[in-house]
Amino acid sequence: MATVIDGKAVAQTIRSEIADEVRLLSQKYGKVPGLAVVIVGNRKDSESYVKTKRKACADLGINSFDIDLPEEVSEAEVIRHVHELNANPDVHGILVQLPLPKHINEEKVLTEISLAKDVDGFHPLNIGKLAMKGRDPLFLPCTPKACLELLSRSGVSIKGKRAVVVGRSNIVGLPASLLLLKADATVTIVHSQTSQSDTESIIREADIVIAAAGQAKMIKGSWIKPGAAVIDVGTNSVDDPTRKSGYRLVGDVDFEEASKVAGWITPVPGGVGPMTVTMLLKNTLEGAKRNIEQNN
Ligand SMILES: NC(=O)C1=CN([C@@H]2O[C@H](COP(=O)(O)OP(=O)(O)OC[C@H]3O[C@@H](n4cnc5c(N)ncnc54)[C@H](OP(=O)(O)O)[C@@H]3O)[C@@H](O)[C@H]2O)C=CC1
Ligand SMILES: Nc1nc(=O)c2c([nH]1)NC[C@@H]1CN(c3ccc(C(=O)N[C@@H](CCC(=O)O)C(=O)O)cc3)C=[N+]21
Repeated sequence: MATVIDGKAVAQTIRSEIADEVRLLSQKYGKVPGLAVVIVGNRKDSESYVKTKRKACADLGINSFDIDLPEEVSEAEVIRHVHELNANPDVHGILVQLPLPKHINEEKVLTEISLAKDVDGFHPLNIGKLAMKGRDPLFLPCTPKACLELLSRSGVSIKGKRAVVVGRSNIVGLPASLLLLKADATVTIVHSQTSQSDTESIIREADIVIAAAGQAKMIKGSWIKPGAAVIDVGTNSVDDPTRKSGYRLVGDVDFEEASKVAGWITPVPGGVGPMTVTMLLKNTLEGAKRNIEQNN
């Protein structure tokens, strides 16, 4: 049976370390880190993630700045808010919740975020640096960073291992594969245009699987190499009439099957999700430390 990686517990440990550092910063400089979250429209999932982030900030003594904009807001107006946050000395991190409505060009908005405040690591220049040998972005994207942190805290080494990333999105799959590559894994990426038989056979050979396709339980236990480390990023809501809410969250991996074969596996919920939020808080703390120490 696989070791189940308790993301929630690891996240709690790191959060208490962050809270200590926030206190120190506040004692030494009389300043606390600030995170601004820009949310456009009222997608239910986005609202729920943003609520989680705001609560986590409050728990750790990090200031949060909420910019809630209506669905019809113009691109120029969103950018105006980003500029205002860039100029605000109390804001050390800026997160623009994705996806944005179709009439707004995401890349244009993300490009306007000050590099020093890009705690999501989504600015094209930060992604470019992530892709370059010998260069490092100021901030690593939170979800991929969460995946690697869970591997390292579980004692799973990456160097020389065969890793597969399922999915190639800008926010998870692509940066996760770049991070694994930088950590010296041999990386294969599979996506929606990969044939089913290739997807299965490539996953079967992988020592490390990062699943980020957004397809409930698509990865079967029989595809997992015995002893492999399986990091399940997928957060898919499926109907569940036995729940009060009427739904429950499942990953991209069939947990019941895969946990019988894998060496390590993360659950959904309680795996990558809480760690993603923690990495965001950690990036905000780092941004604040750099900024505050520079100005004192
Ligand atoms: N726990 C966390 O912290 C986070 C969880 N998530 C979750 O992770 C999942 C992925 O998110 P995100 O990257 O934003 O999603 P996207 O929909 O942007 O990307 C999904 C990717 O998976 C690929 N894909 C789709 N179907 C298949 C398939 N059958 N086989 C292989 N690849 C496939 C797509 O290929 P193509 O490029 O060809 O379209 C695409 O690259 C979602 O469930 C999301 O909710 C996301 C962010 C953070
Ligand atoms: N600019 C931007 N940055 C992001 O980091 C970003 C984004 N946009 N858009 C959407 C995705 C999704 N995402 C999640 C964060 C936390 C959980 C999380 O905490 N999940 C809990 C469950 C939460 C619940 O119960 O609803 C868990 O897995 O245990 C999930 C998903 C960040 N994203």
